Amino acid sequence: MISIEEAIQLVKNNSKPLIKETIKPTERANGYVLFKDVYSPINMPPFRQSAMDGYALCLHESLKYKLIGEVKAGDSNQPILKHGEAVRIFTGAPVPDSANAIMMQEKVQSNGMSITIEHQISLGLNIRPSGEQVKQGDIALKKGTKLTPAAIGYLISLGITQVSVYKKPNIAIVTTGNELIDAGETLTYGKIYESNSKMLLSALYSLKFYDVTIHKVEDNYFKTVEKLNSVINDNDLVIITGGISVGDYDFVGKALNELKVEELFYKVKQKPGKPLFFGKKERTLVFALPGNPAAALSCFYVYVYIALQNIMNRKIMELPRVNAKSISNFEKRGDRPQFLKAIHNEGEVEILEGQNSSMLQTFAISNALVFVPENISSIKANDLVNTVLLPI
Ligand SMILES: Nc1nc2c(c(=O)[nH]1)N[C@H]1C(S)=C(S)[C@@H](COP(=O)(O)OP(=O)(O)OC[C@H]3O[C@@H](n4cnc5c(N)ncnc54)[C@H](O)[C@@H]3O)O[C@H]1N2
Ligand code: MOO
Repeated sequence: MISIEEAIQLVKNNSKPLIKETIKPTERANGYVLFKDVYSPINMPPFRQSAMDGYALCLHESLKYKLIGEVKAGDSNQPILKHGEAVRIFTGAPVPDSANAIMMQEKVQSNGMSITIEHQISLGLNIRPSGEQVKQGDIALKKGTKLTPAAIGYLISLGITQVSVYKKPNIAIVTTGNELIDAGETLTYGKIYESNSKMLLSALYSLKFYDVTIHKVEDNYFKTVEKLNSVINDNDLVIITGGISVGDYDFVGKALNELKVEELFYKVKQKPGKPLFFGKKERTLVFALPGNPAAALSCFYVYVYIALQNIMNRKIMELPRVNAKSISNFEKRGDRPQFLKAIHNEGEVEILEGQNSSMLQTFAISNALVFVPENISSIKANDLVNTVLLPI
């Protein structure tokens, strides 16, 4: 059995960034990272643009201008102004080449034929030059940029409808167990509703991993080998739950061994999540999480999360941890370091009742995990405790 620190290091060392390109419609690329530099196909703005509702002027020495026309947003007319002439203009409208400044309308008196401006203005005022944001042929965004809603808006404003991005991993979730039935079916004696797959799917979706499939296998050795073989061949990451302990019907470990998945560790000195397996076959990473739902989710946040960050080439791999003041007392039984479901709020943390690894009712209201190291056997109110903040 290895320590939590050793296990985390093994996950960090063995999960590599996925260097695969994929093309995505820009509007669906939020959260992806650019695989290549993106060049702008146009000047942005594409034409000299008015930044104000007002008057476009061909500057001269007097404050008075002759009004010769109008340009609205979307117009394509190009009135030619001589010195001392002005056109009515609106925000976003193309500024005639012969105009060299715009006066906002609040500072202008008009009689319909001519205008008088309040004071002289400088050349270029309130005109957004063509290509001010980016010029045609220049790099609009660099390779490695993580796309955000602002970046999506920017690329679409340049007319870019597709982007080359790093592929996100395709992920298989595999649940094991004869006792599992789908929510919605009638619950019969000895069965339980299968919940781990939907729980992990939700955790993956909230981290913006969408390429996820769900698979089920009964407690049958040959079926387990067959299913795991196919998902390992087809995916970058496989997350199995259940069947990894020592019972006669726990076939996951034996099947992974049969499939020559290299074991990087099996069993971590921690609670929950002792029977945690991590391995790899070629480029595919395999986690076998304990079936107990709270243990599975705790292991997801502490270990699988790191692998996901590393696969996406993100610099910060672990969830943030803070020292928070406990408002609860807690007695640890046994010598395994523990992750405790907790509620963190402004520097204080409440350790919840009901820490059993089969229980989700406390996890359901938690936003943090308090980490209790091996050498600490009790926590008193006001103690500072190491607290993992969950991405929820
Ligand atoms: N003799 C020993 N028995 C056990 C040990 C041990 O060291 N020696 N370790 C215990 C610990 S700790 C854990 S954690 C569990 C892990 O067991 P498995 O990973 O093999 O999980 P299962 O036995 O398949 O299931 C455990 C529990 O979780 C329920 N489950 C499983 N899958 C799902 C699912 N998809 N949705 C909802 N609930 C699920 C399952 O019905 C069981 O109740 O082993 C201990 N035993
Ligand atoms: O490791 Mo198990 O998750 O303690 O119950």
